[in-house]
Amino acid sequence: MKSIPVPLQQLDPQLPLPYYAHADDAGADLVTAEDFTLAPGQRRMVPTGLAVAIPSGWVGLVHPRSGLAARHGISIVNAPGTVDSGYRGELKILMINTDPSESVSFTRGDRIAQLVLQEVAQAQFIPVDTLPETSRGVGGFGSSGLSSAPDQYAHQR
Ligand SMILES: O=c1ccn([C@H]2C[C@H](O)[C@@H](COP(=O)(O)OP(=O)(O)OP(=O)(O)O)O2)c(=O)[nH]1
Ligand SMILES: [Mg+2]
Repeated sequence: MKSIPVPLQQLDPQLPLPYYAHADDAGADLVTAEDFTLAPGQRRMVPTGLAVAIPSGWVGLVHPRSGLAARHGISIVNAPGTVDSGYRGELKILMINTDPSESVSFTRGDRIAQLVLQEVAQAQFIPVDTLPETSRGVGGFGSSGLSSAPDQYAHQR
């Protein structure tokens, strides 16, 4: 896998560095710098004790952890959060408890989200009168239906 250096400032040196649980994982786990409890429906801006310098041409995406989502309904309000390469502030995570009845508690050091690095390009927006034609056209928002997919090779027979 491609690997790039990311300068990182430990604002809270007792906390572990972001951590890839397995060799080929896309996301490095981020931990909470504080204890907190989320009541049903509650959201909270959670500090990570970290500041990073994402390289120019890359973005940091803050994704939820699926285990917390499956077990407790815990997610991230703005998932995936966008960490711009120019951002030098503390990485914060907008956690939310979507469970209708159970509160969920976290202890400082618990892994609450994961940071995925991706290469990005900026668009040069070019106003035009008409856009290039496609088979999809303006169809969207469920236009292709729900039932099993049509035979995608039918047109080749
Ligand atoms: O989950 C997140 C999302 C963003 N940020 C930081 C890094 C990012 O570069 C900055 C701004 O984020 P974004 O552009 O999503 O927020 P905005 O509401 O557009 O604020 P701004 O006007 O500062 O861009 O906040 C985080 O720490 N965590
Ligand atoms: Mg912004």
